[in-house]
Amino acid sequence: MPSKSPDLGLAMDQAYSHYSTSATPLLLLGSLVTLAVSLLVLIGRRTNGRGKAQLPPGPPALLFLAKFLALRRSVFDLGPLLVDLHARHGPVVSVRLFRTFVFVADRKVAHRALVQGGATFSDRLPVIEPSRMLSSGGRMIVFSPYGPYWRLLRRNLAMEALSPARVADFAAARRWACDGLVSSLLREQGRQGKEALTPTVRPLLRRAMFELLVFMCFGARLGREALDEVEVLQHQGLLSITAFPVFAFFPAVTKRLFRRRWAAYLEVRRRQDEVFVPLIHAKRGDSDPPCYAQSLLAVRLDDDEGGRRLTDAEMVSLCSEFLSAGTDTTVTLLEWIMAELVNRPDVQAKVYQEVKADPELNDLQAMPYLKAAVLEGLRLHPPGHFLLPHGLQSGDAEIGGYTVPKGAEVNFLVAEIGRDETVWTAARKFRPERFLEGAEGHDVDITGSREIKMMPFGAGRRMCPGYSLAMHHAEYFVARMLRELEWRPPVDGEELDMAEVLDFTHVMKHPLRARVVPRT
Ligand code: HEM
Repeated sequence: MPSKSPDLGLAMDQAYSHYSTSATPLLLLGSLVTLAVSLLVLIGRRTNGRGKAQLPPGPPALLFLAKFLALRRSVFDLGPLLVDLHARHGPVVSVRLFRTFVFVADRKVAHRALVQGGATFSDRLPVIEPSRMLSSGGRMIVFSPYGPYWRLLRRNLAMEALSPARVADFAAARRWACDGLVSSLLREQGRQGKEALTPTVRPLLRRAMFELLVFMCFGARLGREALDEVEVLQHQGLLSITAFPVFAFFPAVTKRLFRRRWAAYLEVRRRQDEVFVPLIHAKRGDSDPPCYAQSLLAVRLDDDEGGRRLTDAEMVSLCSEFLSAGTDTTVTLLEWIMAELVNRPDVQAKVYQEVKADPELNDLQAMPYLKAAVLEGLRLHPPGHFLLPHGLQSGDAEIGGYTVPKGAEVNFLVAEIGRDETVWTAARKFRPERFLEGAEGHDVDITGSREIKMMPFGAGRRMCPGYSLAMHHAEYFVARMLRELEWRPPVDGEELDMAEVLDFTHVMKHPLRARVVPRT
């Protein structure tokens, strides 16, 4: 693992240990929330009593809240609880807390809502702390309401940083990133002795992907220490999203109750500004491909914002979004794929045969097994088990025959949809063959425009704009790791444990370790 920046690491550790050992603030907070929720539930019951439109079914709020508080995690970590609710109540369920939360577990309902429903479910709700502060008041694409700012910045990202032409411009950078990855895998293994395990693969994957994205973002290669620090900063920012959202409730009070935790978040932002602003404004060589920061410097906002340029704070947030969105997701996917390939040496051998036939990796499109392995990784192990919450801002709407009230938050069970036994044979098994010609998954529409069979990147207007870059990175990295190395389990004949756990994404609970053997 890259070492943490000492001061910041200490600050965060202190903040978290304070959080977990000091029961008083939590009890206080719990009481406040319970009181507020009880009132809201009472008010809500009366509204229903007057015969208003029918909400999706769901459990009593207090029961749900008790379980939620017991877990002390974010809504992202409610997978098992929700699977249980869907089994009881059907494909669309709702929970009424301080707002209505709706969860959809059915692919057809998801398609109607996200794709056929146009912009109805394309909004986000106002962003809460600390994401609000870390995103300069919600000025990242991901948090922006459906409107002109979101449209402009999303188009800029797609055209200026993620277009096929731009992705082609960065071929040399992908090569050096993978050269570095392969040598670090071999170096680490060498350090442990020939027959020993390699150290965990994830930090090495993350470093390679992160360095590549930093280069795509700022057009600069940072030194090791700077990369270490920025990587830690980014990860801490991300974890704040999935941590228990204490600052969502009475922020003026909770910022005081959890002041060390709040101070640690402020420190993350302060260091991001300090490090990113010079990188954004740095002079760049003519020979380097245009980077994302350069495109942000050229953006002019719409007339309703006075046609102004982006502020430094906005650009820092957008660069931070670019690095976070593209790193952890793709690294998580790669770790799962490589682990599955360790468990399935037959599939590994088939992908290797394709790669061997085109060692320069000129045409990844002509490698059906490689593409199938990546798609199967995305189906079975989507890095996010949910989408980012969609908000309903403009008015009530219909979903699966129920009414969703204005102000509700709607989400979709991505992992469950990809593992639906009515669509996929032996859905919980890693079988890339299902994506080959003539099989059930051949020609699957990963964007979900025609129909949804899996939705690792979402669907509709808020769908991940980075999906083609992510797929290309995944294919290229897998191809390179197999071209140079054979991947074997730590102990011959033993299967790896594929249990999941939530980090920011759903990662391997027991991080991948494997013996990598150079191909002769
Ligand atoms: C395997 C890799 C990736 C996965 C699984 C993934 C998945 C997702 C998902 C599920 C969403 C939410 C969609 C929704 O709310 O409906 C999303 C949003 C987003 N992703 Fe990705 N993503 C990946 C890689 C990337 C990359 C490489 C970038 C850019 C460098 C990126 C940029 C974004 C942005 C900016 C959004 C917000 C879109 C919006 O709100 O309009 N992602 N991604």
